[in-house]
Amino acid sequence: MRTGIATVCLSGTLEDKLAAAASAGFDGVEIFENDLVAAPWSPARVRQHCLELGLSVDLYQPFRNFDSTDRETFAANLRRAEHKLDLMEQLGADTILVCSSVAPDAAHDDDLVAEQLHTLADRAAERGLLIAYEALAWGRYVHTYEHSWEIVRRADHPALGVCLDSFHILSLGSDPAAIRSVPGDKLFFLQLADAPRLDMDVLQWSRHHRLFPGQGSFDLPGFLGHVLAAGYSGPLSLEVFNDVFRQSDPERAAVDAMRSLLDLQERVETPGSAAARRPTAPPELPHAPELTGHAFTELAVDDASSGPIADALEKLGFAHTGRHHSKPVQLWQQGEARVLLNNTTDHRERDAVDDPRAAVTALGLESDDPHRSARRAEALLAPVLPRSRGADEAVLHAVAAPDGTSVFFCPAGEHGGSWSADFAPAGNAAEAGTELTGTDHVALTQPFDHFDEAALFYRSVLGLEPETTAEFAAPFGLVRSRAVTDPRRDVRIALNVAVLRRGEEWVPGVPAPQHVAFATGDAIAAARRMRARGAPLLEIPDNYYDDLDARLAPDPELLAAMRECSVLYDRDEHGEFLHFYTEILGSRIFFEVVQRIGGYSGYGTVNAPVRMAAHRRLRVTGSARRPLGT
Ligand SMILES: O=C(O)c1ccc(O)c(O)c1
Ligand SMILES: [Mg+2]
Repeated sequence: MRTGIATVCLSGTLEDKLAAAASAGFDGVEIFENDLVAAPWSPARVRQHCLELGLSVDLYQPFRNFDSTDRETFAANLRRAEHKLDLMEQLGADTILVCSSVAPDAAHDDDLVAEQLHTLADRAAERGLLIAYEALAWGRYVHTYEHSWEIVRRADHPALGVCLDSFHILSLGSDPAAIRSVPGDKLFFLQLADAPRLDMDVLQWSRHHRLFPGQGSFDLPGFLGHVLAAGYSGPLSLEVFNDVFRQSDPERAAVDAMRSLLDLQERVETPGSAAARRPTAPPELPHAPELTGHAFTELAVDDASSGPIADALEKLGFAHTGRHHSKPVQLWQQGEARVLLNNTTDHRERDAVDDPRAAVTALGLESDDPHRSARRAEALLAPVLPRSRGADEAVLHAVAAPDGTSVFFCPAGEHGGSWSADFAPAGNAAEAGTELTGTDHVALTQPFDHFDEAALFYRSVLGLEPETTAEFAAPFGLVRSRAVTDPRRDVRIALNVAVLRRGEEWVPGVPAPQHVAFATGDAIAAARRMRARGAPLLEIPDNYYDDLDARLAPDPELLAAMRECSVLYDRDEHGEFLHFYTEILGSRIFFEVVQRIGGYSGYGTVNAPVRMAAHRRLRVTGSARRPLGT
């Protein structure tokens, strides 16, 4: 289907927005009036420019507060509208969006609104133009799509139809199934937007928090299924008012937007007909292979951090089992948990740094079909990464996630798959401990501007499902957290972001902190053994255990053991969670060890503020210069 994007979704001037929309591959745009008014180009010049960029002008919008109980006001509104119709002829836009009135003088009688829109439709028809009438969720008299359709039905004019906007419909909880009863040729335009579920004023929700499809909580595949079943054949056009996107790089936001439409077309559901489940899927989009586990996590280290991190891994029971054939990369392993320490990155060359630096730079994920994973990523506009490698080394497909982390698609298989053949044996695998069985999750703090983009990236490119978003008050501000996982929960990635500021960047371009969580079958035993080996485990204050006792009343013996070992605890309706942390290593990285009992599906988020305060306390005692933020 044709794709479109409203200029209001993107940051910058009209010129920036059009260039970004075209380069992301959109077929058309909705031109927002304010963008045109502020542009130095005449409408005819804008039309010409769009033509050169290969963009059609699918909609001119919005025209506000058209109908009126006051005859004189109505006459003035009609005159104002005619000016815009004239402008549209120059702009090459054939449809104008008229939204339901929010003014105190709005008509409050279906027949009067219908009559006034009929008059406008006559004027539009004289010019060969169309009017798409949209119910704003906060309209004074008309705020549901059912009501806008009733008025359009009464007006009964061939140049008048409805504009459906998924936000207005789904935010109010209207039943989208009834869209099927609107004749397809009366659906003049479709605006798509997702949003998080927020309990707030609907106008504020709409103007600040809309998201691209797949980033929020609305059922857009179901919604679009109804619209297509009704016979809508116009463009799928995005209209997303979002404070973050409005200030982000427009080229990048446009790619994110296009990815959301490719993903939506793949997911669209046409209920009642299994065969027609994906009528609009772009044929070139290979479906997402299953991901079956974390093959490895790669950390970039420098000369100052590699020692302490290797030492910590050893005390956690990892053995140094491999040395890369051609690069200064070490493989450390325990059970199915694998960590690569890569000392080739150039950030150590940057200006003299006292702090030892380390960062998660790559996730190795096991894919059923790494080639297809890479082709899908490419089709979804993910940046495919070149990989410099020696002659006999495994070909690994990799793409860049929005925070710059490389995601490698590794063949599933014994001993971590073919990539491990790039490593010559080193040390002695038999020296590894037996406490850790694998990697449970990797937690990455995201750049502020790219949190929602990241959720959609992992969802669409990797086929992971985002879980519900949680927010918690951390010692140094509000943190938002959302995990993505596969249906079997073999791969888990936790995305965090500091909501009200941009966070600290200790390695340029990478916000802190990040951590890798390893799985164990017995957290208490693991903590005891690791502590005995001298692992730098994080101390948790007594107050935490007193509160835990009051809240959840764990078995007293278990509580005493957790208190002794600084193991934290959580419980959900499926099971229990025991976990503990290391101190921060190399200024921004730490490790976690987790034990899931039963079907506990969370991440112990309730304990995160306690962990953060403990890390911060160590920073203060360790070095007074270090920045706030963890
Ligand atoms: O917030 C608004 O004013 C506004 C304008 C035009 C739209 O299509 C819309 O959905 C909202
Ligand atoms: Mg709209």
